[in-house]
Amino acid sequence: MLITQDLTYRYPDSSTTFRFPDLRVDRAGTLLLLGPSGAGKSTWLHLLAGVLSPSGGRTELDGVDYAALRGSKLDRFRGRNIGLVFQRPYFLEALTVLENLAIARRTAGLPPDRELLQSTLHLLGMDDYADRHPGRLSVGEQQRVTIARALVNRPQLILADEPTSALDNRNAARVSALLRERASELGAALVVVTHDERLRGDFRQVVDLAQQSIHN
Ligand SMILES: Nc1ncnc2c1ncn2[C@@H]1O[C@H](COP(=O)(O)OP(=O)(O)OP(=O)(O)O)[C@@H](O)[C@H]1O
Repeated sequence: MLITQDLTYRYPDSSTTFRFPDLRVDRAGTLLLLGPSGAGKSTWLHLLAGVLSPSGGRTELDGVDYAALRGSKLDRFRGRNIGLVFQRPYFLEALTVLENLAIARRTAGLPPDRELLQSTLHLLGMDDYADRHPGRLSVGEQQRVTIARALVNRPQLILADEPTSALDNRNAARVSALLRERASELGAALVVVTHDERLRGDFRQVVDLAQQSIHN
């Protein structure tokens, strides 16, 4: 379960402090954070991902206040418990799809498990892509590889930043369904931040930043 409490953030040299609404997402729960450009969505996601340290408040996953972790402890916690899907896929281009997935396990300090990698690709309908190079795949295919990589460590929390904005309706619906199905199977909490209104109906909880003022 993901819980945030009194989460605030101020960028260095900025006079603006973001005050984020408290969140609670159960295991297998889904939350959509909607908002226009500049509303603070990426800032929020980076706090939830532990990429930014909050100025105040807590981010707690299954009882661990990971906002309080630092350095290699935080890296390991993140690698094992949080799966990240970014808007623009980034891969190590010299490596194949399967090798890119293997790196995600190694970074988290987990042992190699080729079978798990292959079954993850299978779940995303990507059996034939293991030995391909990500740079030669379509945007939609790359997005599915990104999702596969976010899932390989069987995280408790899946965070996605604008996962569908660059996709046409068909692929956007597919990516949304894949994220929700896989999160549900893992019993993971799923949080998506986006300005993509097409996703509004797909999620159990919706927080719309256009409806509230979070900075002062
Ligand atoms: N490193 C930074 N230093 C200072 N201010 C920043 C920094 N990064 C973002 N901001 C400011 O914080 C506000 C929120 O930015 P953020 O990227 O979180 O918004 P967003 O909702 O994700 O927007 P978009 O959809 O355009 O990515 C913006 O006004 C932005 O200028």
